[in-house]
Amino acid sequence: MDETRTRAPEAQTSSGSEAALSVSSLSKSVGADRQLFSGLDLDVKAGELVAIVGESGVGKSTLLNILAGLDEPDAGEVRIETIALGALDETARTKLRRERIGFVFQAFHILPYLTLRQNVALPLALVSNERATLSNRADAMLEAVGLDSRGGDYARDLSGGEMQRVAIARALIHRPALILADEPTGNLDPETAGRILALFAERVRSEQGGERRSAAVIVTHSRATAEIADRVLVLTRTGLRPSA
Ligand SMILES: Nc1ncnc2c1ncn2[C@@H]1O[C@H](COP(=O)(O)OP(=O)(O)OP(=O)(O)O)[C@@H](O)[C@H]1O
Repeated sequence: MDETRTRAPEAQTSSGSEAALSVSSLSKSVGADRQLFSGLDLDVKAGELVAIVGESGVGKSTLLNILAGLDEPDAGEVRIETIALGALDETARTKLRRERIGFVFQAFHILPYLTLRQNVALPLALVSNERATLSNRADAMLEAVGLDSRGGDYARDLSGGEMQRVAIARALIHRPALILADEPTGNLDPETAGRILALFAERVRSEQGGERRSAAVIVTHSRATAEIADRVLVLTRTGLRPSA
C-alpha cells in the first residue's frame, strides 16, 4: 500500500511512450453543479496495476466510465495508448473499446440467454468467426476463473460470484491493452478472490507467447486487491493522490 512498493520509477513519469493510459487535467461534475473531481492526472504503463480507492460516492465508477469512453468529462483528456478518446466519434470509440479495453462492470452486464462460453467469447466473436478457436479460448478463460466444465451452462442460472467471474473472463479474453475493473472481487470468497487477483496480476505482468502485457486500473474497497497493486491512489475532489 505504500509508495515504496512502486515497481518501476519510470512508471510514474508522465506521457512516456509506453503509456497504456494517459489522463490529464480531467474534471467531472454531476447533477446541477456538483463537482466530483478536477485537475485529475494519471499515467499507467503496460505491466502496471493501479488500485483506486476512495469514499463511497466520491466518483470512482464515474472515473472508470470516463476512462472507457462511456461517459464524457467536462474538461481534460484521456488517451488510450496514443489515441485521444475525445477526438473519436462514437463508432470509433466503440471499436477502440472492443479492441483495446477489457471492462469489468460492477453490474457485470452478462447476457442471460447466452451460455457462459458464448458470453466469454463475445469480445473475440466481434472480430473473428473462427468458432473452434473462440470456443477453445473461452474454455481456457473459464478454466482460469475456476468455471471449467460450465461453458455450456446458461448465464441466467449463475450465482452473483459466478457471474462476476464470467465478466472477468470476458474482460481478459482478448488480451486488452487496458483492463478497467470496478470492484472485481466484491462478490467472491477470499480464496476465489485470491485466484482472480493472481489472474489479473499475471495478465498485467507477464508476456506469454509474445502476447502483450496489459495495464490495469482497479477500483476497490478490498485490502487484498490494494496489496497486489503497484500503486494505490486515493480519489479526492482534487484528483488522485498516493495512499498514505
Ligand atoms: N448521471 C448522474 N447524474 C447525477 N449524479 C450522478 C450521475 N452519475 C453519478 N452520479 C453521482 O455521482 C456520485 C459518484 O458516483 P460513483 O458511482 O462514481 O461513486 P463511487 O465512488 O464509485 O461510489 P461507490 O464506492 O459507492 O460505488 C454519486 O453521488 C452519484 O449519485
